[in-house]
Amino acid sequence: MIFAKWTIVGYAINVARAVPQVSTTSGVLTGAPSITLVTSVASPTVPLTATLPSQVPLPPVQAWCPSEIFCAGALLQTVNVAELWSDPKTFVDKPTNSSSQSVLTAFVPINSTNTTEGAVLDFVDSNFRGEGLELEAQALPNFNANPPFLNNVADPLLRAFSQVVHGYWTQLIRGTNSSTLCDGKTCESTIIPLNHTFVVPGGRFREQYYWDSFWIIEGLIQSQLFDIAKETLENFMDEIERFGFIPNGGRIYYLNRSQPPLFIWMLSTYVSASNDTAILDRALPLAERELKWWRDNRSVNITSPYTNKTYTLSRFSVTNSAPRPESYLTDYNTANDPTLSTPLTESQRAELYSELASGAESGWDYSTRFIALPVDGGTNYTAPALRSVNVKNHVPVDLNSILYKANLILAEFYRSGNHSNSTAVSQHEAAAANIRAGILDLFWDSSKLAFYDFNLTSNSRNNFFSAATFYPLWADIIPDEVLSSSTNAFGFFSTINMVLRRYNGTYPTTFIESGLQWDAPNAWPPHQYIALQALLGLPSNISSGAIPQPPTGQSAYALVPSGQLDVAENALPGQLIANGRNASSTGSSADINALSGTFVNGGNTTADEGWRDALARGLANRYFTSAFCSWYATGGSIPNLLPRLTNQQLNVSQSINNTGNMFEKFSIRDIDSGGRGGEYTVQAGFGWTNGVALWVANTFGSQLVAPTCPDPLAEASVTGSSGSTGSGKGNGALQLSVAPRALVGLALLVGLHLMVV
Ligand SMILES: OC[C@H]1O[C@H](O[C@H]2O[C@H](CO)[C@@H](O)[C@H](O)[C@H]2O)[C@H](O)[C@@H](O)[C@@H]1O
Repeated sequence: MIFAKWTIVGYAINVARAVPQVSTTSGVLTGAPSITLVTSVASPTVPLTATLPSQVPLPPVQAWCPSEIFCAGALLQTVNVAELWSDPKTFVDKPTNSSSQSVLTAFVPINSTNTTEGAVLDFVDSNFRGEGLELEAQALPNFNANPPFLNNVADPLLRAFSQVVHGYWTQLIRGTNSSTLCDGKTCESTIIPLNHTFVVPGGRFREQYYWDSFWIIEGLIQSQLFDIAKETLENFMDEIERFGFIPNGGRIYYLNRSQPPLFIWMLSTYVSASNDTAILDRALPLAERELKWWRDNRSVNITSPYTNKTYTLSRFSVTNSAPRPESYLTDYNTANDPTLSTPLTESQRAELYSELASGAESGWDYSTRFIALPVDGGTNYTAPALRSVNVKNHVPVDLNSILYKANLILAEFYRSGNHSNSTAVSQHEAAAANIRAGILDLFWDSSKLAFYDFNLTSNSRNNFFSAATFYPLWADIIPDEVLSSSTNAFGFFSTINMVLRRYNGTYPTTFIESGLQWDAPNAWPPHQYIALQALLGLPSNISSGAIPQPPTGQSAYALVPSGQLDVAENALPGQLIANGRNASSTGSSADINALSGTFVNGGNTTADEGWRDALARGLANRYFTSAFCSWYATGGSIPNLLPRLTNQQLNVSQSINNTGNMFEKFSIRDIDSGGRGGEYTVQAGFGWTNGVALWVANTFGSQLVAPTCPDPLAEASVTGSSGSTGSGKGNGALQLSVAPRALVGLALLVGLHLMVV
């Protein structure tokens, strides 16, 4: 048994860098803050003398990603199977320390079947530098420590917390480091150099991201950092000029795909807030070019099985036949799963890689939403396997809602002023009208009162319910059935009411628990914002009554229109209560947070409040509570207002050395933890979390009430957690396990054996 020697032996790879210190004047940050660069966590645990596991044949070279170091090829595959780090993104974010050619020359002796772990480690140590070194922190000379929106927050503790969050921009501002800029002669890097300052999400996400920037700009506007919002847009414009589209993120391994196209929306947010219409001279032609890219590369004509009308709609669909470089080993293991009785063929593997990249383009990487088998319409889910991810055959309601509104925004820009152009107005209005009609025909189910994706394989609407249902209303498409009846309108939003009553945490992406990060229990900041905006867009004449009450003996689940969720009440995610038990899964006692007429921790009611405003108040408070309590549980404190938890309490989330995390995602059932699952551990920072928090602070400030956060020690005694990663608390979230490499190797051996036989 050759794999018996794979025993637990740790080794560390340390990359540290001297960083500039923060200088302050009257408490206002003026100097460039430090960036924590040591993110390389050595993967467990093989002896340095061990030879690498055998590898499957290399995928084809990808024309869109020609680097022989960082894109699909022998070097990337070899470094990945060596598993030097738990996160495959670490390697592709490391610039080389010499020319590409000399690195490739150094790789020649490594590229053999009996290469050892130690040889790969030495090769990487000698030829690569710290991840993210091509970027540097930037100062914010115009930073105002007291932006006016803070006055909207009535509660003193939450006002102070909002100011802390506002201050986090100073930690997330980056520019390209011109002194380490790689040119292929001195070094090579995956960074796409940007000419302007930008905001990164944080953690492993060291570069500018496309759709994250929408919520980042929402926050920057509250913080009056208009210049940074503008620079973010300038970077996107440069990218459209250079590539014809906006890539997923600012690295070359993202160049085969985009992300939900919110550039025109961001432009509109920025212009409305700043009145800087001069930007439109450059932006409008580039916005046109971006829309054309989506039309040329992502659109599909669909004839409705319901009305026989034909629409031009769009989907996420990426040309790709290799593992994603930033998730190389994850995709490699998915495609070469040793438990498969019949290994995938080369063309099946290529198709899977294309689907995985398309999932990343959707921004929802990954969700059971896109894993539904072609004809099942969303029912009978088995444990989802990324191998059956099926993004390209879904025409998604969120993407098309975004493109609808993008056309309307452009039409509005062309209606008057310097850019007045009646032909362009008509063209964009016509495009928007076609998309709107398609959305209402193909995605809207008037009996279930929800929007669903359209499945091209089954040529029918899916049944899978998700937070995507809120996107059309966010984009100002309100179906007649909703507009004409308060009962229907409440039915559309009834899952928000259900979540507020039944769960401790905030609104999830789906109600299916799969281990994928865009499924339950995770609740993502963009969706809280979108659901809130959808609620706020509802006319008050259909939303002014009180929140309906469930029939006696039943829970708020009974108020959800029949079939909307496609999940039985007793199959919903559980909510842990005292003594390590879940709350009742059915009946009135399932609503553990219900009060008479409203819900626990819902904040300050407003005069004559109808159900729309009550739900919005509740959701806004739930989101703010999640952000605040998870930050507090991981070491957050505010001088003279909020003392830090004790070390014993902080130890529950392994946060003794921490000062409070703003997590990238939260949980439906926990208000003091980050989310979990997916292919990387939960990240902190975090661009869109902060952006949504600042927007909520500004919009709902008078209704926000400081929560009583749970005591981590009391919680740990309930869940049995002792600071281990198993609790999903703090940084210690669960990771989807990848196929152990010993098993991949074993499968290869079995395959080889069969070939020989
Ligand atoms: O490395 C794995 C994937 O990570 C990114 O996706 C996640 O983070 C992004 C940044 O916050 C976010 O925009 C996305 O919605 C998240 O799922 C990246 O965008 C993927 O392309 C990448 O493969």
